[in-house]
Amino acid sequence: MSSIETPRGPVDSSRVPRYAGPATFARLPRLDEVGGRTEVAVVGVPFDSGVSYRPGARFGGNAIREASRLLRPYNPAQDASPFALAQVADGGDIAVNPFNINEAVETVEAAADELLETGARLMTLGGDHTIALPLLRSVAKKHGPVALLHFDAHLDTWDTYFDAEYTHGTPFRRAVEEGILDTEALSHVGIRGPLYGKRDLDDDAKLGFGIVTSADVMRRGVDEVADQLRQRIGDRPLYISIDIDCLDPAHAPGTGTPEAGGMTSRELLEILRGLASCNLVSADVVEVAPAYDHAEITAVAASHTAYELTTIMSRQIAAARKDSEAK
Ligand SMILES: N=C(N)NCCCC(=O)O
Ligand SMILES: [Zn+2]
Ligand SMILES: [Zn+2]
Repeated sequence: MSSIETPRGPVDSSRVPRYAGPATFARLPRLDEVGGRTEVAVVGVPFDSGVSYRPGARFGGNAIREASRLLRPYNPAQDASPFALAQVADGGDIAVNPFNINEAVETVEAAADELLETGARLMTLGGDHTIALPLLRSVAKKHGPVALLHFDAHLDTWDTYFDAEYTHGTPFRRAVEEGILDTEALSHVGIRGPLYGKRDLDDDAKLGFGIVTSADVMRRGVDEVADQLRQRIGDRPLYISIDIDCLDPAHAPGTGTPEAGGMTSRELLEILRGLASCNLVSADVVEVAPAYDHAEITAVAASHTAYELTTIMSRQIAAARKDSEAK
């Protein structure tokens, strides 16, 4: 997008009630309303055939969109108006086959390829954690192996379930095996809860991951954790994958594999804000299962999480544009 074009922003909630009309993320225009080109594409991934426990994350994207109606255009925590700094648009949902996981994984990868090729960064909403693998494949095709910051109660580096390789508990082992992650810069944040055995941790460490547990976040505080993560990431292209179950079930009851003792939504948002200088190329917010939600607690947390992530992307897009204009 050239710098003279002004991004088309959200519907003005002082003129059209925010509860009126179909929900796009943050009431932003649809991709087709901005000529099919955008700098940040927000896309839903209605897929949950990879889950090991409660299903329902296929409905996560639309629940997040509904909860995002109350987002406002200025983000004081990052002193930025994300939708004025860059074009952000809602690209709708990727139509994935619920009956064939292998095909679904291919479809997500192809759809992500198409969007990334236009130069957009991707912010995906919903789905189970299986989808992180095809999204990472696509991002790695463009940027090479990327740094990964993974917020989750779970490691998701297990090998197989029922002999299946593509599940929501296995995407990051597959990604390391495929060489699409920069193994110098892999971190999990929010880890807690029972494992199958100590070996899970040994295997995870061998793959290259560092772990910040939810108790570490509580003891060390968000600023120190964000500093440490920033140092590990450096200026590498970064993918952030957020499993909403990184939050405590009190902050995110609407999810498929809840674990007690998690982070607060305030902690998650603050850590993300501490990463605003990182080169965030794409991100996902997964595992939002609205059937178990109450009062949109989970969907609201997820919508604010996606808002912080899109703010980071928009700020960087605007800064890069300014740099290139100065040259
Ligand atoms: N990715 C999520 N949410 N959960 C993985 C849990 C895998 C298990 O059932 O052990
Ligand atoms: Zn999880
Ligand atoms: Zn997960």
